[in-house]
Amino acid sequence: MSNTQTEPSALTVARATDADWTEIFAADARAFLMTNPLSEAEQADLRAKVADDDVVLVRDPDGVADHPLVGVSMYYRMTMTVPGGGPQSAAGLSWVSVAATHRRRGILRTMITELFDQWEAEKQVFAILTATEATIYERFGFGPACFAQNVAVDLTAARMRQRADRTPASVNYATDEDVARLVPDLHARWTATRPGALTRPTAWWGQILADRQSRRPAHHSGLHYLIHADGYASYRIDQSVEPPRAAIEEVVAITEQAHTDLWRVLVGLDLTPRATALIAVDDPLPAKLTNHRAVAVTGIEDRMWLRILDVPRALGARRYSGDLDAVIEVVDDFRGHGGVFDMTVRHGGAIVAPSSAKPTVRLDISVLSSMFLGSVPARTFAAADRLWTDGPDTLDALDQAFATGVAPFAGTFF
Ligand SMILES: CC(=O)SCCNC(=O)CCNC(=O)[C@H](O)C(C)(C)COP(=O)(O)OP(=O)(O)OC[C@H]1O[C@@H](n2cnc3c(N)ncnc32)[C@H](O)[C@@H]1OP(=O)(O)O
Repeated sequence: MSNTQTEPSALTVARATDADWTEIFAADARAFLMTNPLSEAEQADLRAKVADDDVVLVRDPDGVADHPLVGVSMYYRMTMTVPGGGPQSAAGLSWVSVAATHRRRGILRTMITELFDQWEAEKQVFAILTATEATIYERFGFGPACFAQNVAVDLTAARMRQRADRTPASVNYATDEDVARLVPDLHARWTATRPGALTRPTAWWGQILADRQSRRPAHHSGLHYLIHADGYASYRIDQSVEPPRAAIEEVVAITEQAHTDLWRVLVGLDLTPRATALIAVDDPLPAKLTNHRAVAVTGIEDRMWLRILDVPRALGARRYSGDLDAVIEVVDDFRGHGGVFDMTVRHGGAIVAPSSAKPTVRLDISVLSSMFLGSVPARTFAAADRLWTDGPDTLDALDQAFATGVAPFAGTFF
């Protein structure tokens, strides 16, 4: 994967070296419309998270400027929880940008092809990303696989229901030292409880805990942390509105009790009539309040996209909620790694192998990737004519098998 010539444009594709980073930061600042380029501390944060060999660069030898950098893509080596199956490695595509002078000439496709070559050589099973636009990545086999809901909580109306048989466990504000000591471990414990949850390596925590002024939204305070034995919450005070509101960044609860206890403190914040938060689509907060209308859903976002790179290994990695006997035809126009597979599920485990039998299910790899973590049921894609089955019984069995007890939630945007 050293310097190669791409035909017919003669653009060069290479991996990053130390000398490239000033240009990388300038190119990404332009592409992502940053008003301020990343500070030196933020540049160091990013470089701690990615190896130079995992950064693909495209240059134009024929530019007016000397070999201008016209394309950047990189990926993080991440870990994602699959339903019932624990953590799995995933290649986290990020910071993808093409110079405005060179768009729609196939540079994104060139960079993604280069990365797929690498991931397949490394025998990676999953690629993931967070997307700026919803219409770019399906052609490469990605499907939206984790959704989350934006909520506005009316703190003047929100009261937790009291349960006489429960004594609230203690929740405290934490010092910076407590946060550094306790929060990464609490987050790691939480990732085991949710499909789609992304583990944060040590290098990621440095940036999160630093809570640099330059990374805060305008007119927002630093993070306040609330700590519980089985979870934590963090929020800022958003002074861009009058009266100020609480912008809740995270409520990470390993147990239902921790969720209740943390939210009891959050809905009790005085002097701010409103809080905003991004929560899982099955978050039980409204049901825990005396007035469920205090929580208004203001939007649903796709937070993480998934791409299955190896169908048998991916399907074999998770647990299932019902028996299944299906012959699945997967279409993979981008990489040609689809095919027909026998899929048998018993006692929650799947055996998946190439097959020459007549398919009973047909779907695109992007649809299978969207279904994989349990966020979109098969019947939704069948209704949209994007999944075919040989009859309603197969569709029901597919739906039952892929269903998960809890909705997937990635928890980390990258
Ligand atoms: C994972 C992440 O990092 S998400 C961040 C993505 N980056 C950004 O949004 C930064 C600003 N935008 C850009 O830098 C560029 O416009 C990019 C990266 C989105 C696209 O780069 P380009 O080199 O222009 O894309 P390229 O020409 O390779 O197009 C590949 C395919 O995607 C399609 N495509 C490209 N951009 C878009 C778009 N914004 N919306 C819909 N389709 C798109 C093209 O039509 C093409 O389709 P085809 O090959 O099936 O005919």
